[in-house]
Amino acid sequence: MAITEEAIQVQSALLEHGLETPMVPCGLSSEERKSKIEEHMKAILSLMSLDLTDDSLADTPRRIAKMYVDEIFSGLDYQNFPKITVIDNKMGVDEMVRVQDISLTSTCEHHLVTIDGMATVAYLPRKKIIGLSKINRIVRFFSQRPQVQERLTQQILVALQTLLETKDVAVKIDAVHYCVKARGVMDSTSSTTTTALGGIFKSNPATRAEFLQKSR
Ligand SMILES: Nc1nc2c(ncn2[C@@H]2O[C@H](COP(=O)(O)OP(=O)(O)OP(=O)(O)O)[C@@H](O)[C@H]2O)c(=O)[nH]1
Ligand SMILES: [Zn+2]
Repeated sequence: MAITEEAIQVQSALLEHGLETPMVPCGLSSEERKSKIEEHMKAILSLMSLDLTDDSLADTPRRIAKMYVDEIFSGLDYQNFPKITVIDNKMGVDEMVRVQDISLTSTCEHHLVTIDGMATVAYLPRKKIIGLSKINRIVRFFSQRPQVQERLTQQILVALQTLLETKDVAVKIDAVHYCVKARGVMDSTSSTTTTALGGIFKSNPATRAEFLQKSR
């Protein structure tokens, strides 16, 4: 599977901004990676005294390997970057486009447990307009990586700025971290909000306020 031109542009922009997820390519195919991860998961689960001959547990190492490579960490591979539909803004739309309550599930890179949240994304159309579902898909792509919420927020911002050829993009994420809720400090009520504001969303208080205000 080839990496699209859009994915290459987004990756270069993230590297340029120092916002790329720290990665060292391992040079293996996804099937090779799954086989190796499966073997390592067997060792980990055995070290936790689990009986991998039990019929319920027997396939768990393979399931985890598939889940990591094909699902929850699939966003580490730019071959999985969504197909993007961007069109020229021929109709001259110049008011804010804002998508709220985008459901987001990611994984905390410190403990590899769930981050459960919602994103709101907005932009002011300039030269380009993007297919709405592509905004959700970009949120999902970067969520499917081990993350810290701040970096996830910034990666979505820079990806959209690059694809839309404008700085006028804003991203907000509200999320519950299971590393805070289900272990460690065990706080079951707190949530974290992060915002990344570009262009006019940063410089103009009215635009910022319009973005941050929740509708409905
Ligand atoms: N800034 C930021 N911190 C995060 C995020 N997710 C988890 N963390 C924090 O990363 C920190 C890791 O701290 P450590 O002291 O190394 O880990 P720990 O001993 O397990 O910490 P506790 O969670 O306090 O038990 C913790 O404070 C986490 O709450 C995130 O998205 N952004
Ligand atoms: Zn954590």
